[in-house]
Amino acid sequence: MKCLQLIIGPAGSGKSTFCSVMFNHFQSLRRPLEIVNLDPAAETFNYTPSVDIRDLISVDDVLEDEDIIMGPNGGLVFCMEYISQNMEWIRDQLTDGDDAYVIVDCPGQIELYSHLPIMKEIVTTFKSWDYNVCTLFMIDAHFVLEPEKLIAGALTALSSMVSLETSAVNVLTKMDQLSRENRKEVEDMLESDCSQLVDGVNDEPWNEKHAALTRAIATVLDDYSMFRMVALDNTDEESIEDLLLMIDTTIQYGEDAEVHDRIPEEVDPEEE
Ligand SMILES: Nc1nc2c(ncn2[C@@H]2O[C@H](COP(=O)(O)OP(=O)(O)OP(=O)(O)O)[C@@H](O)[C@H]2O)c(=O)[nH]1
Ligand SMILES: [Mg+2]
Repeated sequence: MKCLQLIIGPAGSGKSTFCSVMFNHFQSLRRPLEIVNLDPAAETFNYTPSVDIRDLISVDDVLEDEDIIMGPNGGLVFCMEYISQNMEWIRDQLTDGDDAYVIVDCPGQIELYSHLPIMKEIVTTFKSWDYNVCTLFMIDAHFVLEPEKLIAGALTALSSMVSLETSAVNVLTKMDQLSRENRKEVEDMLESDCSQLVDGVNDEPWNEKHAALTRAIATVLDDYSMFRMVALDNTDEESIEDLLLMIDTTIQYGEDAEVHDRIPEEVDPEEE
């Protein structure tokens, strides 16, 4: 079964860092992994990509082209449209075997996931090549230290999930940077129902309508159990392992293992 993690989220939320954490973790497990840098404006990252989209097109190429007059954001959208029409270029460089595991490091411009059809087209192409896709939405933990902000973050992530039509896990990044107190607050929030969280928030009389809306949204999130957010401390190996297990379960990694499981001479690295 081919698996694919699509790493999305706002600018600076920690997408490329997450990819390098996974790159190192997979190496230590001796699990094969291919990373695609899909960000045509990327400058540096700390992993070795199997496919680097900048070899096909970069935002700088577009900005330097005298026939195309665009600013940096338009330039990025232009690049992404070009990529969505040239997906075979990516496929040619992937092993694309039955047990391929691919992580795709995406750009951070939120419009790519909110209303433009481009990312959906890219996901649809991967699905048509039989990849099981799980979207990972990165959220900087610093921005969700209050319940309303956590709910707002969940809604942004949810809107991407709805528009991309894939399973999803939302990841709170940069947990290592929080104070012990803030860390505890975030962990407690993740253990509570959304409705519990917003109880008593903003109950000043002039905020009544706003509080009612927040409560209604919280109830919807609870009712549909769609609010799955995991805190990641990437300095803690156990935290990385737990998250990967959750992603693998979501993506259904290894569910077809018994089909082509264990040719006798093959040794599972974990059992060595
Ligand atoms: N301490 C700490 N720093 C982090 C973590 N994740 C990201 N950072 C830092 O946050 C900054 C942005 O991280 P990136 O991984 O480049 O974020 P990105 O989402 O790829 O950013 P764009 O590609 O520009 O959208 C960098 O300085 C990272 O070193 C984390 O878990 N812990
Ligand atoms: Mg990045």
